Amino acid sequence: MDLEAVTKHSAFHAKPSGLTLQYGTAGFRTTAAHLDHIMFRMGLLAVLRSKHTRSTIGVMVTASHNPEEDNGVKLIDPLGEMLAPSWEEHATCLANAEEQDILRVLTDISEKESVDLQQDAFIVLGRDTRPSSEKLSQSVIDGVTVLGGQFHDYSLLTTPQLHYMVYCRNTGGQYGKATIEGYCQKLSKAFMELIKQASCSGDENRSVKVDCANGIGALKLKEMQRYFSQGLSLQLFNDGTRGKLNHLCGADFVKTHQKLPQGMEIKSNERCCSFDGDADRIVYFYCDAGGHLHLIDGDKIATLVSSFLKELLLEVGESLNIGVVQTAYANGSSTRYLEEVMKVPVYCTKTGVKHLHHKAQEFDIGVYFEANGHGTALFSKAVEVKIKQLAELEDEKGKAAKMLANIINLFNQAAGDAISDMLVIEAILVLKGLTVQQWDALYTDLPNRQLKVKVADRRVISTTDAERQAVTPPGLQEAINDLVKKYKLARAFVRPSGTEDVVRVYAEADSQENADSLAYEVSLAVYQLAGGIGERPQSSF
Ligand SMILES: CC(=O)N[C@H]1[C@@H](OP(=O)(O)O)O[C@H](CO)[C@@H](O)[C@@H]1O
Ligand SMILES: [Mg+2]
Repeated sequence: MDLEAVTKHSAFHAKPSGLTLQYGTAGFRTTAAHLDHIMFRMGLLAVLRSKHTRSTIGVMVTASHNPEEDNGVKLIDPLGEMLAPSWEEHATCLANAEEQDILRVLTDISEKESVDLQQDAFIVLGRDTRPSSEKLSQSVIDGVTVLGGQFHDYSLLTTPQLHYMVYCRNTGGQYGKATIEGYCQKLSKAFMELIKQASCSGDENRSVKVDCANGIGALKLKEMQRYFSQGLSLQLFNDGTRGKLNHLCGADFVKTHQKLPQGMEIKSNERCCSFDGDADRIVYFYCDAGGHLHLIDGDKIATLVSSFLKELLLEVGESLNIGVVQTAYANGSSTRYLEEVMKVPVYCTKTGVKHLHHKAQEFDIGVYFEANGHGTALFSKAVEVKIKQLAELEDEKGKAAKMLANIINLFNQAAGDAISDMLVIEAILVLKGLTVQQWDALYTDLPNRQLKVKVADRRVISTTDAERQAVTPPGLQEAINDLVKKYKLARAFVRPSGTEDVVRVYAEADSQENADSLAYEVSLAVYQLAGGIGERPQSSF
């Protein structure tokens, strides 16, 4: 380590004094103006992580669905997964070190993790379309080079595309080619082969309207469209040429506000979907003849995917175990449907995709989706090998195995990916001859409401049972239990957000009015028992 150079360059990226940030659910995220030092330091840390794992490490500059003025950064581990928890702690330590302590913290991390400093380091970078992203990724590069790391800057990429690149590079190209072309080819080939297998093509002119949240998804879909245009035509909206990123549009907006995105012309019953700002989430929706929005969220995507996979497994005749992983935000109707009708085991983990991803890896086939539309399906290596063998057969079994093999190739195995998920969903709808309305009708969501409450210190709330029960502050869980008892089919929980300085409240009940009212009452309980600040929660949304 050229300590002098590190000190010198670090001074160009000085930390605003008093600012402390934490590596949260999705890395660091805050207003872009406060992130320069974080970027430089994450460049440094990525080099240490790369030396430690002797692998390529990814650094993605994005704040996903958050406002355009924000930004963020996260590190991607060797197999395209989220950074290991012990290194999240190192990231937080390094981010908050005062200027004079930087070298000591770097040395501490290297010693604690026995990093061989002589080892080569290679970093790949990607960024979203935010105005601040280009300059911030230059600061990451500054950190990488000052520690002697080599790098490749992919510049504009969706978050899951960078996860894909990292995975490809660390598996010697076995997973695919680590280029945009490689990504487009791999996914489109699998998609085109899948829809070729459809017995009835159903809707002849297959098209879907995509709300791109004015983000990177628009650029990447435009780039990719020609690869699969014979199988699916896309109409892109909110493509960034006019509107602001994530403003009144995008998957997060549609899901949390349960409203149609602006900037889209929609006729009744047309199949539409929304990506979020970095294209790792997707939700579907349509408007019925009465102008009523029907939201098809991550839970319904997981249901469609897992029922399709279960059917294919039956045809293939393999008894492989399949599991669905959700979080506490999963709609109660979806869990009931999966367990009672589909007879698929369902598991609940803490919020944040790393928890779901990790759990899904325990199964031969693990399907995971957060209700907000982030998810994918994971297939164990053994399953992949077995299915590829069976796909060689020239009978019905072989046909089903071929479908499965293509589905395996179409799903991004490194991270939830809006483009890949969209292609999977479109293929399943063709193969099963389903309309979006029939898909939606699988079960009816329980009405629900999500709210945020501001408190002085959200850490006063601690939870257990995959965040479904509050342990502290005392009395809060009892208060929630009493409120829930007043309503039918009701459920409610609270947890501190990992990405915003708020406490999130979730409630569901037999009617929208009751879900709203329960959410409001729980918000009041949080405000009173967990140190609410500012205006008291309001009963109208
Ligand atoms: C209720 C909700 O949607 N929470 C989101 C949000 O986390 P919070 O910890 O709730 O702020 O951002 C995460 C990162 O994008 C995502 O994984 C998660 O699902
Ligand atoms: Mg995102």
